[in-house]
Amino acid sequence: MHDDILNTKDCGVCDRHAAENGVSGESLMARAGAAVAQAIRERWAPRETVVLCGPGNNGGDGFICAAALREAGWPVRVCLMGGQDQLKGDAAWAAGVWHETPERAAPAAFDTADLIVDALFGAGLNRPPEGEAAALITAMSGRGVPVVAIDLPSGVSGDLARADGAVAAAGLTVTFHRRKPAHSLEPAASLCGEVVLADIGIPASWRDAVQPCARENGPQLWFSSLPAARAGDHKHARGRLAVFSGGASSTGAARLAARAGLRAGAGLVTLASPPSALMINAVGSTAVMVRRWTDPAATDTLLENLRADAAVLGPAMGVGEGTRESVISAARAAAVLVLDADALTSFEDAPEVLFAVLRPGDVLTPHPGEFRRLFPDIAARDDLNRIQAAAMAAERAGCCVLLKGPDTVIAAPGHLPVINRHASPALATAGSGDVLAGLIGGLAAQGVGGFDAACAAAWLHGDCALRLGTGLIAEDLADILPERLGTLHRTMQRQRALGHLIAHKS
Ligand SMILES: NC(=O)C1=CN([C@@H]2O[C@H](COP(=O)(O)OP(=O)(O)OC[C@H]3O[C@@H](n4cnc5c(N)ncnc54)[C@H](O)[C@@H]3O)[C@@H](O)[C@H]2O)[C@@H](O)CC1
Ligand SMILES: [K+]
Repeated sequence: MHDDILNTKDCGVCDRHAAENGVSGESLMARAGAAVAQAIRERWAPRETVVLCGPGNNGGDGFICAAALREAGWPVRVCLMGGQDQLKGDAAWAAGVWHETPERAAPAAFDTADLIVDALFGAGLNRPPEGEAAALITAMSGRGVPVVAIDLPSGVSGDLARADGAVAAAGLTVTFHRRKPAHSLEPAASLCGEVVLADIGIPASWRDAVQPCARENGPQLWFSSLPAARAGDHKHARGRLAVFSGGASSTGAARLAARAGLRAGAGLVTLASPPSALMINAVGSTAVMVRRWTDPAATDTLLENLRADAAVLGPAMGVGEGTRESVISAARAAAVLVLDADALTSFEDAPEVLFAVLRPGDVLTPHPGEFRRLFPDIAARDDLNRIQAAAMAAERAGCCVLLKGPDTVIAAPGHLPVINRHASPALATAGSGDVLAGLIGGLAAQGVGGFDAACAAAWLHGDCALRLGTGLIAEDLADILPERLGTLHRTMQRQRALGHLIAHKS
């Protein structure tokens, strides 16, 4: 599956695996360079092009790309950082394919370029670019013409997904075999621009050699675990969700979550309301039920009385002892817990108290600030990317952690982490996180496992936002969910039918 993400070391293992199975490095490089030239020709008409090659195999790809563009009639120049006599292995071979002597790279080389191919460093970057390399990258960036990065924009760490020194943002990045973390995680993903993934002929048996480090989110991962409404279902059979409200002046967040839970298909959704909020919630909710909730220490009893399958705690509940007590009590009930916002921040001073009561099916949904409060040591480590940080946090918490962002990461013990990029910047609006918590709760109430519920909810949440576009408000998200779920079901049915047809014909 092409949604797998491999770290750079394992990409290298795949290359060696190819060599051990009769596919030479030269052949991989020939296909890689040709794929870059092809992607360029599909997007631009011939124009003055400068290919900046570095001292390693990324530079080798650059030579092949330059030769392919020249062959297609493009005006191409190649500049090399370092001496040609220092090129080794496949890169030395690729320089031979170019035939001509490359120019010595200098910032002025880009002065007349209308397109720049960045083949300076790829997966082999081992330190932030300085001196000559940094000057070349800055000059590339300053020229103001499209930059096409081979594998990665030079200066971006493929695994850490960031640039600690100079980097030229690319309009297009062509990478090979499988994506690396930098193609999916911010801030690197935005520096890559459009990402094209090219097949360079690595044998399918690469899966015996390495494990992906993550996957891109998509319905194929969780669609089959979604509940299918059956004729004869009654509301109690479709799962019961409880959402806990804040006091009189903080009820909106819980109502948003409750509505989302209902839209996600939970048969019965109850807003547990402190006395001060009871009337407001009752007036503001129709299909959602309202229940009086007075004693944080007896939250478990309320959940048992409601026979709740899942509970959402946190949105606008208030930070402090009351919320802490409610969460600890709730964890004694059978319901799956979805904890967001104040239910997380309330444990800032003693996160281990929270982790001690969580169960594997529970879900935490921190944004980066809340993540820092619960996992300060993990968040402070600059040698981890967001996939590794979320995975480590999930191991420590003993449950699913959904780390929010434009590149939301969902991790849980025993699961390969998932990155959700099916989302829109329009989601940066008040209440959108409450809706996400409600969606997870609504799916969990119907028996979807915590990890699958989090992955599905993140994707559906993003799907609603993409459909609504700029100007969406949180209220809109849940209300468009039935339409988006309908479209998803039809798409998946079509894909399944097509799959059967192909299997039948072959
Ligand atoms: N068989 C393979 O291994 C394949 C590799 N491919 C390409 O090869 C690339 C990886 O090649 P390499 O491992 O040779 O690595 P790179 O070509 O990315 O860079 C390594 C070279 O750059 C130098 N370097 C690293 N960081 C530097 C810095 N900050 N300042 C100055 N010099 C620095 C290193 O000393 C080394 O000489 C991939 O990104 C991809 O483009 C593709 O051709 C596909 C097949
Ligand atoms: K590059």
